[in-house]
Amino acid sequence: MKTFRADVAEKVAPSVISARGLGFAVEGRVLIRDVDLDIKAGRRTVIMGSNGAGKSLLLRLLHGLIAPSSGEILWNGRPLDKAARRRQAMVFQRPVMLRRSVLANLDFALRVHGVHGPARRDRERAALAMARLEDLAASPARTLSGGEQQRLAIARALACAPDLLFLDEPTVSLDPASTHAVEMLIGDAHAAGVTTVLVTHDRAQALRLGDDVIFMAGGRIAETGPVEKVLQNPQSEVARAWLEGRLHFEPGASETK
Ligand SMILES: Nc1ncnc2c1ncn2[C@@H]1O[C@H](COP(=O)(O)OP(=O)(O)OP(=O)(O)O)[C@@H](O)[C@H]1O
Repeated sequence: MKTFRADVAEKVAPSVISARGLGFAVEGRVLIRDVDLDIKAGRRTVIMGSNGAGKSLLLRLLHGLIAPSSGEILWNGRPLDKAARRRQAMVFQRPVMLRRSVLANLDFALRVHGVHGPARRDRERAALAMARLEDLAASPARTLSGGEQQRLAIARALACAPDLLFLDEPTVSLDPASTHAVEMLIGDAHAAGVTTVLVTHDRAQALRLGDDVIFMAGGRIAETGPVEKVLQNPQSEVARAWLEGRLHFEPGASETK
């Protein structure tokens, strides 16, 4: 049970990232609409919803990989710009590895982030240790197993010391042991103060790695709230149907303007 003070502190905590009236359309097809959200610094947010609900698109918008058609994204209260994007990192479902060694993948990311000299070596060593990949440092990254690559992708992202880490279904193709290892890394990131935003279809994972949930349907936010509360007692019909494994037709994403 949270104290009154903790509850109030949480409500007034600054938002690291916010969206206001966010929309995204392609060729007249509205894929994201009317999204308002506030993600507080240090919180763990999970995004859930059916296939095609707009979860990945929302992450890509928030990370600045695609430009919104309407609305705005604020980073610490100011419009999201290039400098702000450098304070964020994103890990995808399928790790994106350069055709180089494990160490060279870390080295490249850190160089791009302007980390040089002994500090870069230190961060590379720390990242290898964090991902438990010291013995594979010289191996071509693309020959690593899926679980090893995902550990490397997360350690590489964290080596750049982001304030916020987006993760788009990072364990979807991993076995339980690899999933556990990846979840531990995400937990370490959070313990180090990184705000996390994770897309997952896995209810148990959402409970393990989330404080708050954003439930999406048809390109909109259908429901938000503390993850335990929403998963145990969803208020929206679409979230209830999805969580109960029932089919639910949600108009929205396929509507045209
Ligand atoms: N660049 C694009 N051009 C056109 N349509 C797109 C584009 N990107 C995504 N879409 C469509 O937008 C909708 C939402 O896609 P998105 O990938 O965000 O879904 P999702 O909720 O992440 O689904 P999943 O759980 O299957 O990964 C889908 O109907 C998809 O086909």
